[in-house]
Amino acid sequence: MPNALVTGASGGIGAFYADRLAARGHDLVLVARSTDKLEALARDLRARYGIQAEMITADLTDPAQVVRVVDRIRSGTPIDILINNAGANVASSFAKVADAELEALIRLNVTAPTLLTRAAIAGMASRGTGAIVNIGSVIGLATELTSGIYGATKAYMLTFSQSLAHEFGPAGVYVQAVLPGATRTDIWRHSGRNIDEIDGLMEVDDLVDAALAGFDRREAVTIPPLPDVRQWEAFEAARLAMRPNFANGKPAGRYV
Ligand SMILES: NC(=O)C1=CN([C@@H]2O[C@H](COP(=O)(O)OP(=O)(O)OC[C@H]3O[C@@H](n4cnc5c(N)ncnc54)[C@H](OP(=O)(O)O)[C@@H]3O)[C@@H](O)[C@H]2O)C=CC1
Ligand SMILES: CC(=O)[C@H](N)C(=O)O
Repeated sequence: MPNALVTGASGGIGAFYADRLAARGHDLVLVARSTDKLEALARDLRARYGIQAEMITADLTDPAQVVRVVDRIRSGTPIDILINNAGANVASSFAKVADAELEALIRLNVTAPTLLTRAAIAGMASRGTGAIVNIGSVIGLATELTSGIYGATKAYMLTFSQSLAHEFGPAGVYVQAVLPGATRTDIWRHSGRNIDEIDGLMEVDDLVDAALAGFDRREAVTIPPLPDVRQWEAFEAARLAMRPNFANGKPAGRYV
């Protein structure tokens, strides 16, 4: 059974991914900062599902600690499924947030998944099989719904996934972007929001089970809360319809 590495496995969406993948028989590498929570989860999953569970305590905003995870991906038992889930938002508005907090958010939400993917994908391509799952957000499509760069980091997870799928799909690597809507996890408290004020919250087990249904269907983009998939398909079709019109040697008529 393929091995899976889940970042942000100590709670929220990542812990449910770990549970569901263990139930499917996958051995796991669990990554987060909270060693005690990872240990408790690993013990529980080993006992309930008889799988192997390694842990890496790492703060993915710290480049040196990201390297430790990269080294594990490159040198241990091959990772066949990478779930880039760890992520956060900030509590302050864009005008007030400290530069260091913004940089840390970009390192966690963008740089770490990029580097972990690069470490994993070459092996997957050479084995002709593997899967990368990138957890974005509907906010990546509706950036006006929140302040600051969170939406932009999540838009990256979508376009990064599409680019990887184009490049590595032919080599047998499946890439899925998952775009959750508001989901009942601690991310809201961590980013200074009162969860009781959030409308339309999805329960985390429903979110992860829907994302895995999309995974099993090999969907490129899975948007669990979107009732009518034709809306996403129309959006993609409109994007692709523009593509032939980008290769013009001169400005469009409206600019001259
Ligand atoms: N909940 C929601 O409404 C939505 C969430 N998402 C996305 O889902 C993903 C998971 O979020 P969710 O489960 O809700 O959030 P939680 O805050 O519940 O969990 C975040 C996980 O990431 C880990 N993490 C946070 N910071 C770091 C860090 N610096 N280094 C390593 N690990 C870290 C946390 O563990 P630890 O603290 O132990 O490090 C925890 O395991 C995120 O990418 C988020 O953007 C997308 C749309 C909606
Ligand atoms: C805005 C948020 O912080 C939320 N996690 C989301 O992606 O919807």
